[in-house]
Amino acid sequence: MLFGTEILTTAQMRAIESAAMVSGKVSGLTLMERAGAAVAGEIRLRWPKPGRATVLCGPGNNGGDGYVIARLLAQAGWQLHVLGLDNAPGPDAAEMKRRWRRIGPIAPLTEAGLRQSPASDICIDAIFGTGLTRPPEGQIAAVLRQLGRMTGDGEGYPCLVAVDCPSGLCMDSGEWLHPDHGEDTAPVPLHAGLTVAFDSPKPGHLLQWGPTACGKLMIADIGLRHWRERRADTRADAMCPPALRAIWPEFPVRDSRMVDVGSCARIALGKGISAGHPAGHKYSHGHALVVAGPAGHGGAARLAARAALRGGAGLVTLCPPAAAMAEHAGPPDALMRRGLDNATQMRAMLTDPRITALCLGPGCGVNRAAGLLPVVLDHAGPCVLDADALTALAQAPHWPGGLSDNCVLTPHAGEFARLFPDLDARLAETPMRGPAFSRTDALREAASRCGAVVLLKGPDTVIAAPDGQACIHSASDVPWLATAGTGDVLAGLITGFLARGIAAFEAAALAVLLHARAARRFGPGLIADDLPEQLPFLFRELGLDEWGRK
Ligand SMILES: NC(=O)C1=CN([C@@H]2O[C@H](COP(=O)(O)OP(=O)(O)OC[C@H]3O[C@@H](n4cnc5c(N)ncnc54)[C@H](OP(=O)(O)O)[C@@H]3O)[C@@H](O)[C@H]2O)[C@@H](O)CC1
Ligand SMILES: Nc1ncnc2c1ncn2[C@@H]1O[C@H](COP(=O)(O)OP(=O)(O)O)[C@@H](O)[C@H]1O
Ligand SMILES: [K+]
Repeated sequence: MLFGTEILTTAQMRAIESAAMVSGKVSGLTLMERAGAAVAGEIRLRWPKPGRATVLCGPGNNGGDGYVIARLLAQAGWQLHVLGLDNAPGPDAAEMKRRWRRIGPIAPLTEAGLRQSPASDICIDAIFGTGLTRPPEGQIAAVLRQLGRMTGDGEGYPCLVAVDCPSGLCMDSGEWLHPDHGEDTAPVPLHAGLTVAFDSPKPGHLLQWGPTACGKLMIADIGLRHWRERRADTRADAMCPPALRAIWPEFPVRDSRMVDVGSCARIALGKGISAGHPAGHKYSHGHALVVAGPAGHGGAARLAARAALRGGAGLVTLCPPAAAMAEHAGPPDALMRRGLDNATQMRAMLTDPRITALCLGPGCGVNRAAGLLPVVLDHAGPCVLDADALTALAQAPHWPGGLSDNCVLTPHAGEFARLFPDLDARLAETPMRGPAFSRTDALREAASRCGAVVLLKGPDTVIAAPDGQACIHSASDVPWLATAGTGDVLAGLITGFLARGIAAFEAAALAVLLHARAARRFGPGLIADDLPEQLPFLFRELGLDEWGRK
């Protein structure tokens, strides 16, 4: 898989951390010192003038990091107010707590203690990190609810800085863990301004509530790279499912893991059928068919077709029913049109070997999609099934069989629920313990069941392949992407890339990346029609004008 930075589950993170410590080359105390120093460093970068900080230290190693941060900020001239628990933490956290005690006092970490804390410029949440497996309870749960109230409406702390993650969030799923009793004990979501996570992002930073809870996410290198990469060499290890990756266009990582998206995309596009083809012509860039629906519903398919063209397919043919052809007379003139009334005609059309990808669903109508679907599946060529084709697929007798791994399904949440009602029901359950069932778990299971690449749309788009590869793309910074027709553009863009010969999983990942980038570049006010028009600029920005040349 080409795109993105590796995401680690909390179990993988723990395994890497303990492999590092078992090696004897680095101690837990050193890792904790580095973790605390990374957070203190990020704080001092943003607030160069020493201010006042409240530090909330929990019962485990996350709390240990909090004591390190308090010590380092105090040494830099900050005024500290530290709240902690009267428990016996592990040896490293206990040592960091002792070191802090030589500098300053620890007030009890209680709801009242938090409410009565002196005013400060930032509050540092070091209560729970990746070790949280059960919902916060009792006094700590009350503290977190109070913290949520103080940070949720902007009237409490000016800025909450989360250490590794906002406390109470399940880092494998991005869900807030709930105790199983009553409304008044339900968690109040935290809204950090800054989260400094260690070594690698975790799924929970990017899924569900993660992005809004984390605010700006920084990934700090704490010297575990050697053990992480060594583990990557021995993928047979049962603890390592195929890599989960994050695709992020503008991710603010200040370490060596920053992935050059441009070169990733160039490699993917270079793998297309145009690559190294000295006498390349339009057919060597692929020919995509986009099926359109009945008169009055043509816009969605036209959006998809335009995106396939802008994505670089050599030819794109729009196929409405013959009676609806007149509706498609307008631009773009580059688009070819051909009437398509029934499955027999489609079967004949697909005997042309120059057709290299197909898009079925946008604006198609469920009946028409259901009629054409068996031909598309028999053909077994690269295809995107979207919108009405997904509704038809969910009702098909062979479902979830009959698909191949060059097929991409692009459901939104509602379509996903129709296709995989049991997985949707599991996602909807109130998460009571970690690791909670996540969107990546659901997508991996979905892709493995149906044998196709599945892409679940949303502010956190998750893509999974039948072999277990998965990636997350977080677009929570471009909410204006949620506007009518943008999904059709995405389906068309994937189709264009498939037509060019890019493998399904990479085509989907590349399209999701460029789709969000296009929205980000255009800004608020975007309508779906604007998205394909951004692509030429994006290709140039990413150095993709060299595409097809290795
Ligand atoms: N990964 C890395 O490389 C490095 C990681 N480091 C840091 O360590 C952090 C992980 O530390 P950690 O495993 O100790 O778990 P942490 O998240 O602190 O706390 C969760 C624990 O609290 C406990 N608990 C107690 N009372 C509870 C209650 N009322 N409600 C709920 N739970 C309660 C509970 O224990 P339980 O009683 O369930 O056994 C649970 O296990 C990590 O995020 C990072 O900050 C760095 O220092 C070094 C490098
Ligand atoms: N809150 C959001 N923030 C960013 N992107 C979003 C958000 N909600 C949806 N999206 C994206 O917008 C697109 C909407 O697609 P879809 O639901 O199929 O709409 P349509 O059918 O109108 O085209 C998807 O690419 C999805 O990932
Ligand atoms: K935390």
